[in-house]
Amino acid sequence: MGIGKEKAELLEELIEKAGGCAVLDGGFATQLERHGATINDPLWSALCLIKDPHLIKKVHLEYLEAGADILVTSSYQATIPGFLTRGLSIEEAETLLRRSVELAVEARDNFSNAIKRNPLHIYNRALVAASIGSYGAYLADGSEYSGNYGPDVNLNKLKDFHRRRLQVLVEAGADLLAFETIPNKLEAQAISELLEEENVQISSWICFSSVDGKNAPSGESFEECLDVLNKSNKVSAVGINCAPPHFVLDLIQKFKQLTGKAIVVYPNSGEIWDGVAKRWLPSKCFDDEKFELFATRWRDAGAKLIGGCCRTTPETIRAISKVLKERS
Ligand SMILES: C[S+](C)CC[C@H](N)C(=O)O
Ligand SMILES: N[C@@H](CCS)C(=O)O
Ligand SMILES: [Zn+2]
Repeated sequence: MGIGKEKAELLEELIEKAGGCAVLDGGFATQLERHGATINDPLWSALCLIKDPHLIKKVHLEYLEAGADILVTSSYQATIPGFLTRGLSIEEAETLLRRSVELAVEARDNFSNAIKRNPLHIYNRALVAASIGSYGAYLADGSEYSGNYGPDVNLNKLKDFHRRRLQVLVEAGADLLAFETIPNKLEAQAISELLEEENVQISSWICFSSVDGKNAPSGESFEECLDVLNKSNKVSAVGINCAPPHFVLDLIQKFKQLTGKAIVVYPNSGEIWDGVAKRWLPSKCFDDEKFELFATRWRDAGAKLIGGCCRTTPETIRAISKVLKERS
């Protein structure tokens, strides 16, 4: 795809500028809900692209102010088929996907003039990572935490599912692609083949969820899952998102043995998603102080990108940013 070659270097440059470990944002949908958005819907956080794009930009700005070096866009559960079921046309669906990138780019660009910058924090010019949720996220049945896509889903079906959205998000000007909550090896393979087929020139990270702290949700080992990604020079970073924080340290150590790629971790708060009731169930939960403590351990263990996922907030990111970036 026709993208400037230099964009491929942006992620590496940011990590270096951030002193070896850059800060991601936190739970995007979570912060929308804290502002009163109702997202109990098959489109989940992507509903706001239709209903309240201003709120999306506000949340991005809040994460920038908290110290995020990377914004993850509102496109996790935004898909063309998903929008079509709401009566939108293909053109309208693609416009919304592009808008998800534009809103983050606008927030990033406006932030340079913002008055709320904290003088104690070091701010880098943030990158915009276009979120690409797994097929399970689109299914909206919680299968991003099981990897159980049923017998009808094969490699080509997953590639076809991801292809057009990926093209639109790249063309919209994202700095990188963030594949999130991938639950099985088949989808990891589909993504890495697609990045090759589409000759994507921007960096990508591919993150898996985990429900046992050892394997991908499908039960396949991370060794198998990473094996397929290690062969791709289109994949810059691999890691874990939306799994409980207490799994992360062991998984960083495991990933270090399985890959030479940069490691990215952004766990949720420890609560567990009930895909049927569509709500978070209380579980072993971690507060922002705990994230502050964990973040240094994750960095020392070798993570190059650290943030939060669902049920974490700008306060969580402020705590992580403070400990990883505050001037001494
Ligand atoms: C990361 S999960 C909490 C997103 C929502 C899920 N795909 C669903 O629609 O139920
Ligand atoms: N980035 C996503 C969550 C992934 S689990 C969102 O909050 O919309
Ligand atoms: Zn999440």
